[in-house]
Amino acid sequence: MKKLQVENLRFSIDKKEILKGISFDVPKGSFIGVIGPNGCGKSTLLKNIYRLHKPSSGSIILDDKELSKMKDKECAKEIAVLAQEGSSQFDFTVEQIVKMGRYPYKSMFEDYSKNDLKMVKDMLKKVGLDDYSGRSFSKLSGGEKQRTLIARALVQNTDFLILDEPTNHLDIGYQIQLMDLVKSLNITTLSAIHDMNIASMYCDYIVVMKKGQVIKFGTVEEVITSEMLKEVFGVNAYVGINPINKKLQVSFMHTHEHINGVGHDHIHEDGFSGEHVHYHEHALQ
Ligand SMILES: Nc1ncnc2c1ncn2[C@@H]1O[C@H](COP(=O)(O)OP(=O)(O)OP(=O)(O)O)[C@@H](O)[C@H]1O
Repeated sequence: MKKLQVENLRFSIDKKEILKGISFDVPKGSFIGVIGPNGCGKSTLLKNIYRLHKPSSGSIILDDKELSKMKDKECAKEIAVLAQEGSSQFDFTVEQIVKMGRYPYKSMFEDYSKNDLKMVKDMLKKVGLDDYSGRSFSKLSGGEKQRTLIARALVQNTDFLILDEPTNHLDIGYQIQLMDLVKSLNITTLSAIHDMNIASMYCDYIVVMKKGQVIKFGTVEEVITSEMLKEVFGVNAYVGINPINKKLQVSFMHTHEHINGVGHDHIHEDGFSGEHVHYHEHALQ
């Protein structure tokens, strides 16, 4: 069953077309990663889906409803967003920020219920910020801010989650903790991800973007290949399997790698594998 359908989505700013006819489906309950080089349009795609931008053409359908026709509050009950951090003129405490996630469920002037406050408290604990509720958001570290914002998105209690580089600023321990937490909720998730190993561990499907277009869509195994990493990011990589969890793992290499130290047994950027001599002394070291 489809949770989200993006069909021929186009989006331009100042006459420059940034999204050039994007189409893909998000199956219900799946975790979809969006990968691609800087500036390829990942955030712009997500912003069109969470309605910060209005598509120039095409359609975005959530649960058989045209997204553009939904009211703001109705939409906030359906989609929670962890955006890339923007600056705010106002300062709030951590608890105030997380409580904002409950706003779609409140009518005007209605105060937060005991249940709202318990959800906020429990979520702060889950993201390791239980002692931070009274702290000023603006004075937190990048990682603490990111954990506050994911807590706000999660108390919104939606069936669909959009994450724009969720592991930004997080140390590896919190990266795994945040991704485990999101994954454990089993809600449909669409996430821009830079780290290929994180994408491999958590994604059911991956959308690969390049220059405003989707150039590949498929499972981790179908998509994360050394050919794709070369074509899309211009890097050499070894793609193997972690023997313990059987997940695909990526390890990057210089453009010119020597397998056995020096001499002729090494990898070339262009795939050349014949014997030859290095005249450049530096290349032999
Ligand atoms: N408000 C804007 N005005 C003008 N150009 C914009 C605007 N927002 C994005 N762009 C341009 O659109 C392109 C796509 O940007 P976007 O932020 O979507 O890329 P991204 O894939 O998320 O990149 P990154 O990996 O660096 O976060 C870039 O060339 C960017 O400069």
